[in-house]
Amino acid sequence: MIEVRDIHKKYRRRKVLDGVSFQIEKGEITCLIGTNGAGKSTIMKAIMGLTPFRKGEIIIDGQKLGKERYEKISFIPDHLTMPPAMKLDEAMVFMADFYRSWNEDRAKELMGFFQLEGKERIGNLSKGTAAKFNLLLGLALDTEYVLMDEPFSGIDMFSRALITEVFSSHLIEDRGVLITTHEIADVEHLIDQAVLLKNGSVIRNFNCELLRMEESKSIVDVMKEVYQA
Ligand SMILES: Nc1ncnc2c1ncn2[C@@H]1O[C@H](COP(=O)(O)OP(=O)(O)OP(=O)(O)O)[C@@H](O)[C@H]1O
Repeated sequence: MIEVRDIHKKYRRRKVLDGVSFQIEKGEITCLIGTNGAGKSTIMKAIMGLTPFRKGEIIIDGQKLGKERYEKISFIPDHLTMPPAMKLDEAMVFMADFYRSWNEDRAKELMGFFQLEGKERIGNLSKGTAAKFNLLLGLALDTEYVLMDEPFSGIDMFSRALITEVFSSHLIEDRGVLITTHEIADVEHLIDQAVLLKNGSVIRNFNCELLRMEESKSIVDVMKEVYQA
């Protein structure tokens, strides 16, 4: 389990996170929801140790981890960070050299699943194809947790359906997943837990199945209550 405990973060004088707490469980998909600028990406960076915070702690499977967290968690940012001149095959060799947790078989499986060509250059990929390759680079790591920042951004409906398929496949099974997305309708049926942010704090945190059964509400219904109030 990843425990985000009472995180406070300021960028200069601006308070972005004001005591954020929630948990990411293994075998579940947790969705971080908030309007633009709510602090979703900042929370992911805090979990990865990529941005400092003033107060609070991140506990991963009962421990405060340093760089070892990269072997436990893969972070898929909202854009590809590999050099544009690199071919996809070369980027995968780079990943294999850099990460002990790189799983070559899984990478090949995903290349086939997303119908990607190893000889293509990163700089020549369309936005949607780049998003698929970005996802591949994160999912081919044998990590217990995966954080995905906006995996559907700028992606057509067919590619979106393909990416959604990944969420319910063995590629995700048993891992703890945290995603941010503005395309809730696409993933609503896959999400176990929703964490809604407002004014730097968690304003609602609920189990989606229970919400459906006990209150007959969807995540979008709750979002309307919270953000249009
Ligand atoms: N490096 C930075 N320096 C200063 N301010 C920053 C920095 N990074 C983010 N911010 C500010 O922190 C706030 C939260 O940003 P963040 O990117 O975490 O939001 P988000 O919820 O991911 O937004 P979006 O839905 O638009 O992606 C925003 O007001 C943003 O302008």
